[in-house]
Amino acid sequence: MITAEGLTKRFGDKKAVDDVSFTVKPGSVTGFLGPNGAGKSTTMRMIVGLDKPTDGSVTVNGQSYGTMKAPLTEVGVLLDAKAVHTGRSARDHLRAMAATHGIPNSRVDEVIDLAGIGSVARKRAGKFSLGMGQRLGIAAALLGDPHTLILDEPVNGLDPEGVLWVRQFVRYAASEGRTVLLSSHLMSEMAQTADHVIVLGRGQVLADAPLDELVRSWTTATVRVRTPRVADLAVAVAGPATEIVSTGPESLQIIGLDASRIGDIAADRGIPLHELTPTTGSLEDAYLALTGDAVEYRSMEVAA
Ligand SMILES: Nc1ncnc2c1ncn2[C@@H]1O[C@H](COP(=O)(O)OP(=O)(O)OP(=O)(O)O)[C@@H](O)[C@H]1O
Repeated sequence: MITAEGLTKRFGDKKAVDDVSFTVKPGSVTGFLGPNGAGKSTTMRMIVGLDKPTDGSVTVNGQSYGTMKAPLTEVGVLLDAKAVHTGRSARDHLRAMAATHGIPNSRVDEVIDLAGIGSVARKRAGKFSLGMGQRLGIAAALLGDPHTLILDEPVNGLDPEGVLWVRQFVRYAASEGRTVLLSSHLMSEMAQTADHVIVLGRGQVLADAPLDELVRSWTTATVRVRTPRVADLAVAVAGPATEIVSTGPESLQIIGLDASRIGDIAADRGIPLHELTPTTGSLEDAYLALTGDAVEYRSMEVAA
């Protein structure tokens, strides 16, 4: 369990993290989301003692990272995959880390295989591609078989096989009862990986909820209907709480009525339906709606 209470970090005038409180529970994958500069990395750095909070506190299983006797066996961290001693081979880098904790070399070989870097383990880490560096960073995080994993953008630069591996790995780790906090800007990936999400914006918590609840709260459920009698159906379902959008000569999007009710109304009037599909919004839709006002670095719109 990771517990942040009133966690605050100021860099000069800038409050990068502003009175943030949350708990990250074991047994599930918690996604950490937010626009560029929202404070995710700074929060993660404070969890593992790389940045000192200006105010507040953060603990992992009740202990602050700095007081842990063997941190590698408690918390696996991937923060900056490029922060590797470039002259050493990947294997030597991991062996050097392992030696600080009395972790046997056999475990080094295990994590090398787990992360899929066996064929390059004797190469200098400085020559690694972004994706290979990322895999090495993940191997390092797993070295001490920790109960808690903190992974900042772990799929950044990974090929599709690597992305799938990370997803399956963190899901498995959570199923074993581990605590997993994971940041990513890839919403489709996050939607498949996380059970719970914490969204930061301008250093503050904008949402802290189960993923499906967040999507339900921040998107609109609609029903896509196809019928040769669109006009009749539109009249039949019309009401003060119903919004009807024509999406084609034989299709409608209906908001405000669920699919079974629309089906019943159509059946009552003998209107044939060729399609009746409830659609919910995506995590990306929910995220964009939620963070709309908290985006600092907004790109220019591309003309359609
Ligand atoms: N060492 C530092 N000195 C000064 N400002 C910093 C420092 N580290 C972070 N910041 C600032 O703190 C804010 C939060 O940055 P942070 O890297 O935590 O955001 P983030 O949510 O991880 O962003 P991204 O998605 O771009 O990685 C930003 O405005 C950043 O410029």
